[in-house]
Amino acid sequence: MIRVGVIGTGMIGQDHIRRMTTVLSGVRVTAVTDVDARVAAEVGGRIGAAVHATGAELIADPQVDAVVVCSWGPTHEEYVLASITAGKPVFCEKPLATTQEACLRIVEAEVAHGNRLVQVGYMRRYDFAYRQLKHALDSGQIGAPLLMHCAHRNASVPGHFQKEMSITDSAVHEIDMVRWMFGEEIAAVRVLVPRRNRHGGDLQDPLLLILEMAGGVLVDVEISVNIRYGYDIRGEIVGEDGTVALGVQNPIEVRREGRAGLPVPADWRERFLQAYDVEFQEWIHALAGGGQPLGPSSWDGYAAAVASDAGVEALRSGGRVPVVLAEQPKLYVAEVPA
Ligand SMILES: NC(=O)C1=CN([C@@H]2O[C@H](COP(=O)(O)OP(=O)(O)OC[C@H]3O[C@@H](n4cnc5c(N)ncnc54)[C@H](O)[C@@H]3O)[C@@H](O)[C@H]2O)C=CC1
Ligand SMILES: O=C1[C@@H](O)[C@H](O)[C@@H](O)[C@H](O)[C@H]1O
Repeated sequence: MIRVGVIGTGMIGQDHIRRMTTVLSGVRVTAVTDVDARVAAEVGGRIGAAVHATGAELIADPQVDAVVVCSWGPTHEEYVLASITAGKPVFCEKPLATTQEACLRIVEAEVAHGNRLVQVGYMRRYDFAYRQLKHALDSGQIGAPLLMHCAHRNASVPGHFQKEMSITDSAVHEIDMVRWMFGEEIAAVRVLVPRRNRHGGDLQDPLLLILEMAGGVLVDVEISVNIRYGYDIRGEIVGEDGTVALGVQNPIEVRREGRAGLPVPADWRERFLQAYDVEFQEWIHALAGGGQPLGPSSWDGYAAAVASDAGVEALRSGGRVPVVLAEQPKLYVAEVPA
């Protein structure tokens, strides 16, 4: 039984606590903390977990074998580094940290520790449909890939959402996904800025990213964060011999008043429900018996941060921005990006 402490009991923290408490096996949430002490007490009380005043206290708790970080991005570096110092495995929600320099500090700390402790929450690698897409590609069903078309549409975003966040918070999932899908790095990023959606107020929405893969595949990613009708994630790969696309995800079709319709998920919790379950179950399974995490590593978190920084720079300059990574430490060589 892996005893987990959760830092940050907001939206995704509570969702991960629910799955670790009511869905998955081999895990128990023994401690929680949040800067909002009221929400931490409420969540901890509901599941009978210890409620700590700080993340540092939670990481030091002997009843915590592994840490799950679900607090805001700027706090991730501190908690991931403290977990590495304590020698405890840490699952960190994306982004690994909010700057590439901070991600590199985490990589260096983990390398100094000597074995993998960190996994980053890039859950699309665990989604059944994305795994099927990758299988179709890897088994040669559509021949050599040439292009990929992606759309990442959120119904709405909170008022504090800035245009850069369409890249650093949302497109970063496609950035990680394409590295994994094509098994190679992103070489350069461009960002095109279309007419502004009036539903987004002053926010520049949508954006169109062009990711150049190292082997020449071009990926376009539409990021819309005020699409209103629901949460819609699309992907289609064009190959020399055919195409393969994510299919319709809905388990039901509703027929009424002369129409047949497919419900659209409200948000990421619904669309990626099973992906998060598999992601956490595989993480727990890997840790059981003292093993290392096998999912997206701190190197993947760093590489995603460098590409997303390049996207932010491309948005600012309007130009093509190359993605330049540091030398990859041996600790990660065998697994990037499998
Ligand atoms: N993998 C995925 O699909 C998703 C990942 N995320 C990521 O999860 C993280 C949290 O996002 P949400 O749950 O949507 O945000 P949220 O705002 O609902 O929850 C974050 C919680 O962290 C707490 N917090 C902030 N600073 C803290 C600190 N220093 N120590 C302890 N607690 C602190 C806040 O009080 C809040 O309760 C973000 O990094 C976000 O990018 C969020 C949604 C989906
Ligand atoms: O990570 C997530 C959110 O933080 C982000 O804001 C959304 O755009 C993503 O779709 C979701 O998966």
